[in-house]
Amino acid sequence: MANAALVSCSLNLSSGSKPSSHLVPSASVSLQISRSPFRRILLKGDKRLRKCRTVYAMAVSMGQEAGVQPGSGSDHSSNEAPTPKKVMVIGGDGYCGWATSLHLSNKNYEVAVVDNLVRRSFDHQLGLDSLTPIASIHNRIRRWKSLTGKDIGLYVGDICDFEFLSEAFKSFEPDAVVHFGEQRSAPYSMIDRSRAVYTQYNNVIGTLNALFAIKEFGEDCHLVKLGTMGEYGTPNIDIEEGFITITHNGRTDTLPYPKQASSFYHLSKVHDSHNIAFTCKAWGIRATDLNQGVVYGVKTEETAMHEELSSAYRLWKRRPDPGYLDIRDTVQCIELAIANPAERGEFRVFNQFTEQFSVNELAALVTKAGKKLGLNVRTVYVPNPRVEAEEHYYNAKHMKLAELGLEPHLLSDSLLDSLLNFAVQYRDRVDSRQIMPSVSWRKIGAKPKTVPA
Ligand SMILES: O=c1ccn([C@@H]2O[C@H](COP(=O)(O)OP(=O)(O)O[C@H]3O[C@H](CS(=O)(=O)O)[C@@H](O)[C@H](O)[C@H]3O)[C@@H](O)[C@H]2O)c(=O)[nH]1
Repeated sequence: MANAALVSCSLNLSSGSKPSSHLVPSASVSLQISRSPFRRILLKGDKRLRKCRTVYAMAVSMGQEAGVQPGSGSDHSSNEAPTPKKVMVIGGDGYCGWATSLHLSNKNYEVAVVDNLVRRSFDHQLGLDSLTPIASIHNRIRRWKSLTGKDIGLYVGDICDFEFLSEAFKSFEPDAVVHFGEQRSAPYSMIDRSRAVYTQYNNVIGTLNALFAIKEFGEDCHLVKLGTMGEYGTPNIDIEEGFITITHNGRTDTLPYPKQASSFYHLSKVHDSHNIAFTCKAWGIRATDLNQGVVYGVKTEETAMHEELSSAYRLWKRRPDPGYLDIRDTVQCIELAIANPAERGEFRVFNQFTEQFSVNELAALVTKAGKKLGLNVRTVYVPNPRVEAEEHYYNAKHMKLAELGLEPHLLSDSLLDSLLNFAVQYRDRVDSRQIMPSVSWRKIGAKPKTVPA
């Protein structure tokens, strides 16, 4: 089997607190869709999923009175998008979502977080924690209000529960919805059948519900959906931004770029993209699919304001697609997409990354930076648990966000130093058992996998 390079140093840097394996999937699988084939699968095979399901739909108002006035509303007869003012951030308690919520609030958008907090529940179930301490969502929002005077709304609930999502939509009336709220770990989706089913059910149904909510309650609302560069796979030709023009047997057409995803998680995003593209065509939905690269970094202008506003820590996670970006660019890209909405019926695709690195290049960079800080750093080679070509061509276009004005923060020595310094600061919180890959793409089976304490 091919080998992949990983960097480890005396601190055993972890890529965060992702549920890399084990235990009960989550507490959020909704069984309310009575005729769904997914329901049949769950009822037949997944008693544990049924048992642990808790749909907790609780809308918490945290001082909306001081917020910006609602957006100008929707002119349904026009193709012109209303100036977006109110943004719903689904998955707004997560790594990218929290930083984005703060950034948009700072830019005077009225923001509401929608999240079922399942990411925190994964961590509790698996005995994991973030390297950097993370405050509760309630404390985060209160701290933001006390520092800036700005309100962020909060709706705690599961978007697979359409009733919950409808109520959140009707009460907040968003002009734009940013959707981060998915199970986003490829290794997690490859542990066993139940995790694969959970990932695809949860992600596909959640996105479908968001599309139906827009159609029913705010048809001018712009969907900004987080996809991943992993949807494209690693073709032996240049990767375009969503579409490719092909001449075949003398005829020419511009078609969706082929998708060759390499995990059940990445495939869930491909299915989402197809559903979104179809509803843009059929219902006139406005949508932007952001195929994001690997995000790294801890600090944005806003999260750096107080330790209770801190994001999770992420150096890098291993992925076959070598596009990377700083968390400060993630929040900038989302803002650019919202401020320049898609037309009615338009399905836009932006490739959201700023630099490309191979794993070996990253290993060399981290090794060099660690040595500079006096750390004992080694590069070790471990078997690659994924099924992928070790050497392959990769050249992906990423112009559209730059054209809208993205000013990238590129990886520099000083940024690497600061990331490593974070790890040094929180060295006592490092759980070295979580570093090595523990899920094999080839060994996934139907038998549920459990994990010792
Ligand atoms: O059904 C769900 C699943 C998740 N969540 C919430 O969504 C948030 C996801 O946050 P995260 O920290 O697990 O994920 P994050 O790293 O922010 O990943 C985000 O950014 C990814 C791009 S990338 O960084 O992996 O390239 C996207 O693919 C993911 O969909 C998107 O959640 C969490 O608060 C979680 O509780 C829900 O509300 N409902």
